[in-house]
Amino acid sequence: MAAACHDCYRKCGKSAGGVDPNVLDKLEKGFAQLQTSNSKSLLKKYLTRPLFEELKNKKTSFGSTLLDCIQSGLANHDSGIGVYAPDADAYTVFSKLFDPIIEDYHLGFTKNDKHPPSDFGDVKTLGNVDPGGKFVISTRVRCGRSLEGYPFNPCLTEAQYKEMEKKVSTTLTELTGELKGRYYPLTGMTKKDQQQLIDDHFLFKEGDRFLQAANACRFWPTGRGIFHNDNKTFLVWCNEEDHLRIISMQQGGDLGAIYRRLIEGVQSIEKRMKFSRHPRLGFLTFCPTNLGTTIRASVHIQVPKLASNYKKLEEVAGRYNLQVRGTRGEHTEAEGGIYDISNKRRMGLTEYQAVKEMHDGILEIIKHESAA
Ligand SMILES: Nc1ncnc2c1ncn2[C@@H]1O[C@H](COP(=O)(O)OP(=O)(O)OP(=O)(O)O)[C@@H](O)[C@H]1O
Ligand SMILES: NC(=[NH2+])NCCC[C@H](N)C(=O)O
Repeated sequence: MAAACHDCYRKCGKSAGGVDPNVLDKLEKGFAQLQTSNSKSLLKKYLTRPLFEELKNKKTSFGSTLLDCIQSGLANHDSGIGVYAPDADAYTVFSKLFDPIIEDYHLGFTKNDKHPPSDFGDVKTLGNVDPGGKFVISTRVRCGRSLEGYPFNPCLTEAQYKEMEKKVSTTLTELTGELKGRYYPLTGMTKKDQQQLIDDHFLFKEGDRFLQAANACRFWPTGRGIFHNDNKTFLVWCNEEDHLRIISMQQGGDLGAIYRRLIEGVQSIEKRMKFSRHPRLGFLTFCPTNLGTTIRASVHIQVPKLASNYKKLEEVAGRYNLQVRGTRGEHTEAEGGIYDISNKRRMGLTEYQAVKEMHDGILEIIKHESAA
């Protein structure tokens, strides 16, 4: 029997009952195209024909279908992953697709594993990854959070976006000390200011085709915005990919200081708002790559000798469970030889271990560069 639709989904047009024939048609066509493509996505790797048949008629309690989960990967064959969870229930209803993708991306977190409790660890043990200031340009640690009681982007109504932005901005303006700052809604921000914030690596980009195809940019720019302190070392994104992205960053390699600020920020916000946490998956996020700790700790780094052979740089980074991105983040190229290197996995380890993984790996990469 088809699950009944959640109230708000009727408002956003999702029907109760079986999967719509139009949706099934799109699924069939998109699946056939993906099969014959040379896509390297985890979606293509794990969505076999028998699994497709098993999942194509399922719906979550929010009315979301398999198409809602995979449409980004169907539209973008160059996706690395290709799936998003339109709502928290999708991780359960479509678990036969999400579980192997999670296991692959998070380097062995199996469907029988349980994400450990949150533990930020002993921050005193983390220092500067590049005390000589020769390699690391800047360091950033971010995490994602979802507000309890709200689904993810594709299922949010315009009214919910506005309500969430109000809650988030009001809460953030209560922060004090180093975290004290202001919320800047995207609505009304000049294009020049927006572009400057993007160019300076503080703000999310606009028009991400992976998110757009996932139906995650509806009502844009309503409900989206950025909070930051005066120094722009503590920032919170509202309603881009996740409800909240909490970020600590600064020039240089002082990971310890940056991580301490992140913890202080997260804990101050957690005192004031309730976030969705799953008993097995940890903190819940829209993309399965961001579950668990949700932590991505990165450096912007110049390692010209290693990077003269990009394949080699990726291979060395991979040895330490690190991922290499371009200067403007995911799906971008390196500019001026600056790479973004971060911990890849976020599940099956604590927050401290995720950050430590980046810390230790970067020390090794610097060793390789110095010896090259
Ligand atoms: N160490 C860093 N120093 C300065 N800027 C950084 C650093 N790491 C990431 N950034 C910037 O953060 C912005 C967002 O990057 P990106 O979208 O790749 O990652 P993210 O915010 O962690 O989220 P996601 O992994 O979901 O894409 C980009 O402008 C990127 O250049
Ligand atoms: N921001 C993210 N969630 N990144 C991970 C995946 C991004 C995109 N959907 C892909 O598959 O390539």
